[in-house]
Amino acid sequence: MVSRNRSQVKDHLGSKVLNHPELRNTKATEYMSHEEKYRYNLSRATAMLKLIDEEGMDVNEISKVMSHTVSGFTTPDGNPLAVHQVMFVPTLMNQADDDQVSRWLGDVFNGTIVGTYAQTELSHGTFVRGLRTTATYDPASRTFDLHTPDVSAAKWWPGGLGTTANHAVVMAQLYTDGQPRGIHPFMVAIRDRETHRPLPGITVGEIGPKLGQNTLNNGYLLFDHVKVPRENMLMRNARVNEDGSYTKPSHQKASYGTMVFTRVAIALDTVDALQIAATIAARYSIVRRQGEPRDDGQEPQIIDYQTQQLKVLPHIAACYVLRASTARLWEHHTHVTSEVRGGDTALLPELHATACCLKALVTQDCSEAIEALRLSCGGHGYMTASRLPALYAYATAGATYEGENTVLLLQTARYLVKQAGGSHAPPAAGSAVTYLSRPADDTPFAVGSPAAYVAAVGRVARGRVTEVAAALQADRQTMPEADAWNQSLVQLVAAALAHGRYFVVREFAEVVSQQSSSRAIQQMLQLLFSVYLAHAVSRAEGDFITYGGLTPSDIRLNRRHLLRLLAELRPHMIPLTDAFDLPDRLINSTLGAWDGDVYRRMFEQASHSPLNTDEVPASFHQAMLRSKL
Ligand SMILES: CCCCCCCCCC/C=C\CCCCC/C=C/C(=O)SCCNC(=O)CCNC(=O)[C@H](O)C(C)(C)COP(=O)(O)OP(=O)(O)OC[C@H]1O[C@@H](n2cnc3c(N)ncnc32)[C@H](O)[C@@H]1OP(=O)(O)O
Ligand SMILES: Cc1cc2nc3c(=O)[nH]c(=O)nc-3n(C[C@H](O)[C@H](O)[C@H](O)COP(=O)(O)OP(=O)(O)OC[C@H]3O[C@@H](n4cnc5c(N)ncnc54)[C@H](O)[C@@H]3O)c2cc1C
Repeated sequence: MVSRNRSQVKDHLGSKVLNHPELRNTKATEYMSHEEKYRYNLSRATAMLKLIDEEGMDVNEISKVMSHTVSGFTTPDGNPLAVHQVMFVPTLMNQADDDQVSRWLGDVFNGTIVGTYAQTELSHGTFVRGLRTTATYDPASRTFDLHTPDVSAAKWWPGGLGTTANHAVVMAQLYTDGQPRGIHPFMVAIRDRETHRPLPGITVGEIGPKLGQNTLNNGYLLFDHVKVPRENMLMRNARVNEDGSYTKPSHQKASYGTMVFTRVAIALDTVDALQIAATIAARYSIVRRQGEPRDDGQEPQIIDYQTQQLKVLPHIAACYVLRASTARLWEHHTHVTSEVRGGDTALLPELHATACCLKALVTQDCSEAIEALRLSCGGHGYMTASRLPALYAYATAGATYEGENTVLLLQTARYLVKQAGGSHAPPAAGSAVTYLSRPADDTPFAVGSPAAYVAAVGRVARGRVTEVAAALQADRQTMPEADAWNQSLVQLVAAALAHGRYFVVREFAEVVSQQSSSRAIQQMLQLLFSVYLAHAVSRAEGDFITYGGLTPSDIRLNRRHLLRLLAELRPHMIPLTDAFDLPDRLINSTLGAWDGDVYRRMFEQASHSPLNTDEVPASFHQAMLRSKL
């Protein structure tokens, strides 16, 4: 495919997806059974995979079509092949050696091998070193014995495992020569390629209903001494030789690479979910009129209430700001991955720290924002057909999977306090943490100056990190490390989030500072940035007084400033959400269609309720008779 700019790629791929013969006709899934939903979503996910294959898409293009998975169009109830696409294939590409890649990839691309990423167990998700599935090497048979010691070590959660995948990358504790070698990835056949029945020694199934994404097809998996050939340990990083001798990886956490990639992908993707929710709420907020009629005789559009502006508009600004930083993280990840493949792991610690805190910040902000946007649609936002509940369920899953957010923020904090204490390798040029070793930016705060806000956000990050680093250091003199760490957990999490916020605003400051061909666009970016900054201060006023150098009077001025900015942004709300370029079929919401014909659509969707088929449903009489009322 020839090189295209971002929006051309989006247009091109968007129309390919929307007009694909196996995708263009959609069905409402609300009243389908669990199995019918699965069949519908799986056939659509398969069509997407075929499309990706036919088009020979690269990773950037795949990321764009995969982003349709959050929409109500492609796989409205969760993509059973998401983990195959986002984790299984990337794990093979990055952790299998060249021989293994050529052995498996043909079958992966022709659809014979469908995989999942099986790491989490019933009793361990966060603490990966604590996983208890074992892979014990036997040099005599040149096989690994894969075993689940008891039910608490059952793999639990992997997406697509339930009934879809026939292979899994299984993360297990490797033993060679009787020695534990840590967690390593193994390619394991779990179902027969022809019959799809579980292979001997394998127990596998689906885990049951969840808050959302019910056709993500999450599963469980147990091994009863399953023999796996030596060649099935993924050997790009660590190796087990035939005689059982073990070669360590070049970086101790090399086998965690897929998690870093997926965190980056989730951060990028969750902003798409926010864009959809913001578009729905914006469109509904101008269609909906309610309240005492004004001078023109009309009831007010709800967006003209100041409170509604506060519920909706900052999240539209956030779509723009978070898109810039997550796109930058994606590019940075591509760069660092190629360095790591070349054997240079110097940039990995900071990539890990940044991916952790951006994944956490974005999923937290987006799920809170989507819930606020849902509430901004009043009762109708509670309807499934508004699509807002599914978007919330999607975003909030991102706060848990691929590393629970608190835990990830603590990883970032660990890196930050080491940087602040000078006990880590000094940051590379262009690092996001150089500010910690420089004097604080003392640009005085001034309402209306984005540069002054950015400096204040930086002072908050710096203040939070240095304060908790000092507290930790002091506690370490008087108590064991684990107790000292635990004593500071809450402040460490706050420090990592403050660092993440600084990263995000610096990235957007750069976007705003770039010359745009259009003055109007530049002014709009400045306005969006001002809204984002003023809102960020209003959400964390205490921090800005404690660390950011703001006075109580600055805080009061900022509150007024924010409300003025919202009024200024309000006339641009619809063009700003139209610019996300989301076709109605992708949004799939009664409240969020482009034409604003909300009430007709709501009635139309109600007509699909099976309880409306007969004037009196048979079930009514049956249930009443049973209860003898
Ligand atoms: C092909 C293209 C596709 C594009 C797609 C784009 C669209 C995307 C659409 C996506 C939509 C939907 C799909 C969703 C699917 C989601 C499915 C979910 C899957 C999962 O959840 S899989 C399971 C994930 N599990 C976790 O994340 C577990 C979290 N825990 C951990 O990661 C670890 O346990 C830990 C990091 C918390 C701790 O590890 P541990 O080994 O104990 O290490 P520590 O002692 O804490 O630290 C030691 C040093 O190691 C450093 N470290 C840790 N991790 C890493 C790492 N990953 N990389 C580099 N370095 C690391 C740490 O910093 C310490 O360093 P120091 O000693 O301080 O120098
Ligand atoms: C929809 C969905 C899809 C998933 N898909 C997959 C998949 O495809 N493959 C896969 O392998 N896994 C998958 N998972 C599992 C997921 O990765 C884990 O659930 C996640 O990593 C969180 O781990 P946990 O469940 O052990 O949470 P826990 O760690 O038990 O979290 C519970 C609480 O304990 C706290 N906590 C835990 N440890 C610490 C600590 N050290 N310090 C402070 N607080 C702590 C957490 O902050 C949290 O508040 C999926 C999960 C979901 C919800």
